[in-house]
Amino acid sequence: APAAASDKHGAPPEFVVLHDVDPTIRYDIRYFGRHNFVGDRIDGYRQPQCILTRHAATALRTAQRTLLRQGYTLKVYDCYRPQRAVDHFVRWATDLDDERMKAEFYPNVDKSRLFADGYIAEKSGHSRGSTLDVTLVKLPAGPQRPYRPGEPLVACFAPVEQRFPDNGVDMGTGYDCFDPLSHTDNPAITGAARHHRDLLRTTLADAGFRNLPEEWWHFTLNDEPFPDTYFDFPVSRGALD
Ligand SMILES: C[C@@H](N)C(=O)N[C@H](C)C(=O)O
Ligand SMILES: [Zn+2]
Repeated sequence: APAAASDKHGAPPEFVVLHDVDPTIRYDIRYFGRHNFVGDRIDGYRQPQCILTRHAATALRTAQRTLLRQGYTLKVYDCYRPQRAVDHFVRWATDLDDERMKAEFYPNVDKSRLFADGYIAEKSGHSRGSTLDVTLVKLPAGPQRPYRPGEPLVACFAPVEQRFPDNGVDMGTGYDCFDPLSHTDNPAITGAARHHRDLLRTTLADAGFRNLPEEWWHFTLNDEPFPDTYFDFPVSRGALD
């Protein structure tokens, strides 16, 4: 691995802002805002940016070019995730009384099981810089209304017309829906949602990414440049200077 890999607190020069590599990829960085399973901004997210290693960003650009030809665009929800953000998730998980967002994000899974069942990791591939959470949006893209903190929550596996209106295509569940229905190969997912999951996974596989079986949205670059390093610099353009 490059020498800079040993410096876990600064961003080595191999990291880039995805928008600088491919300005056509959309983003909705959920951990910068409050529409996520915690219900708060997550530690370390100083800007709503997607930061990745250059290897991962250029591989994603290849996938995007394929998808644009088919009338879709990628939309990323999370990219590089600092270790302090993962530590925030771990702290949150120990407070079993805080179930503010359960009704949308994990209605049927016990909060105490979220790590054990593989939905959240204490050492996450996201912190290595070549993992991302992503969906597909059909073009022309519809508007994305903002989440209003405190609004009534609907289960992430409710029919697409009832759940939170993400402008992404129907994947059978919403993003970060911690439920067996999010397992990529769950046979209960059929029709358009099955087609969309398979299109996302096949296109990203062709570009060099592998999917996490528990989550249709989570992908890691096979040939990642920092396979053993968990970074902790903040999500901010300034961290790359
Ligand atoms: C929390 C979810 N978006 C995710 O990325 N889960 C995997 C398992 C991770 O935390 O690395
Ligand atoms: Zn992920």
